[in-house]
Amino acid sequence: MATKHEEELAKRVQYPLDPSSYKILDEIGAGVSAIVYKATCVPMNSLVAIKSIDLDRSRPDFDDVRREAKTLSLLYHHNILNAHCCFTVDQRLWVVMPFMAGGSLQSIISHSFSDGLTEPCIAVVLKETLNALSYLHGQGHLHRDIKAGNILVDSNGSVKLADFGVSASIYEYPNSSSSTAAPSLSSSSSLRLTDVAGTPYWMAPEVIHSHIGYSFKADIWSFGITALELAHGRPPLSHLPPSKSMILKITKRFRFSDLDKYRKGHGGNKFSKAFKDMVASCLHQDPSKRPTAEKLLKHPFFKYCKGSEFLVKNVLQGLPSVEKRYKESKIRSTTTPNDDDDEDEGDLMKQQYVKQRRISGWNFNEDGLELEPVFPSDQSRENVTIVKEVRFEGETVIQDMQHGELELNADTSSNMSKQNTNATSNVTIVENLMVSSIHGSSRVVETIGGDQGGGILKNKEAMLATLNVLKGSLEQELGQVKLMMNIIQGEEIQVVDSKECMTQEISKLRIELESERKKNSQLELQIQIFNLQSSSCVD
Ligand SMILES: Nc1ncnc2c1ncn2[C@@H]1O[C@H](COP(=O)(O)OP(=O)(O)OP(=O)(O)O)[C@@H](O)[C@H]1O
Repeated sequence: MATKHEEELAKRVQYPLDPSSYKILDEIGAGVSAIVYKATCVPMNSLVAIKSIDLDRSRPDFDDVRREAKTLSLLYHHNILNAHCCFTVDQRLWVVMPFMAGGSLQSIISHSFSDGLTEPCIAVVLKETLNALSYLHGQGHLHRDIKAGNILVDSNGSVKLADFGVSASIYEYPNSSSSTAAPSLSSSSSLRLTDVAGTPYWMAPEVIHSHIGYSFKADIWSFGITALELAHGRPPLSHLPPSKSMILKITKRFRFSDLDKYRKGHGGNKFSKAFKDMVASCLHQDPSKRPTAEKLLKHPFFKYCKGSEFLVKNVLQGLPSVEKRYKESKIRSTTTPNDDDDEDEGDLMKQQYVKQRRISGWNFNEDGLELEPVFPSDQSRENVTIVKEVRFEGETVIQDMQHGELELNADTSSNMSKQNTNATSNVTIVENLMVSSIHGSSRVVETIGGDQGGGILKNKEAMLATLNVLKGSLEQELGQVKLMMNIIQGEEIQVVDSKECMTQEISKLRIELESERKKNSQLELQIQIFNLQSSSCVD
């Protein structure tokens, strides 16, 4: 006998698989390689949203797209947005899905609630999202990209979780130790994924530090961050470039106690104890201490939760349509005044700005870890000064990349004995220095501040402390890599059948080890550079 789930799947209507059956009405959103349109499905006479993904520009993401389609075709829940169908149109993949007239919660808050939603509204959105998560985890899936940008709302106030581009099923990961067992929430501690996926500000520390493995509880962390995003209009640490916020979490410096400080700077104690407690439980550094989605649903914060009509009345009423909001955000981004005198740099900055504005859901450039998402209302970038160039002995050592991020020219930096800053009108006071620790990037990310003189001296101690924490963390990783290599090499004789597999593993670890070494020497180099800088300041 067919289960209810199978019946629901069988009831699905087949949408046409040719583009001529759809009439594009408007553009309603855009990501890095996708544009979302509002359209009509002519034969069905129904409104749809079409996500058109440029396959040329997103070839590395193609697996994600396939995974998203596969994941969605097997799931059925009223809080999950299923695609109607997908097919290719020239170089693009069209994903046809139900049109959710309110758009994403991110687009709603960035347009009309830049200081965040009220608690009763947050409770409705989060409860519906939790229903979806609880179902998803029960089916053995992680979403891995929970954030307001992926929570959509319809005109009747119904809330759905979308965007399964980076979601993962334990069945697809042979490495996960519970891949043969029936997935359940109680098995969450044994399921371990290791690839970095998601969007930085929402990522759990164990996802960022992915070699230790992560599980369903990573979604719970992101859920907690999403709660803060809905409450404040932006996620914590989003004033920092993504790479820096990652490092802060990796070094475990972002704790829930930081949240209180963060809150004090953002409107004081306006939240209930139940809300704070619920968020705190999601943001435990230790994943095993975070509640399951099922348990969270029973949290007192959701006890008196209102229904979807409450969202209609308090959030959707008076809200411009998703297409209008999108158009307005585009206009705002292209008309943002550019104060920079330098025309080329101005153009570049403007492009970056537009690029950021066009990014929905807080995407970032994985290669460079460069982009800092900006809400339309967030015009101020006061604490950021742009460094054009730092030269030493006629060679460019540091060159401006974009807002607050600098790149060290590796070839010349080793020759550097004394830095000579060509700071022009801009100021080059380094407050903090971070080395990106994912994907072996050798970039140096700096936050630069505003005063001209003794900043380096003043901040030297803090900077060295930060660098030492990072160095310690990298050394720890190096130790773990070495240990794993020893274990694998030691077991090689006993496990003859898996020899090839182990050889691959070892070469992977070697690459990782090499990259850690590079990062370590980069850090040491930076410590030296700044020691030199500070001593030259004293001189
Ligand atoms: N089914 C839908 N109905 C209505 N609006 C939608 C729908 N899907 C997406 N949108 C709108 O389009 C915007 C961009 O969506 P989309 O999720 O495709 O971007 P993206 O490139 O995938 O970004 P990310 O990868 O960060 O999620 C959303 O913020 C939302 O407002």
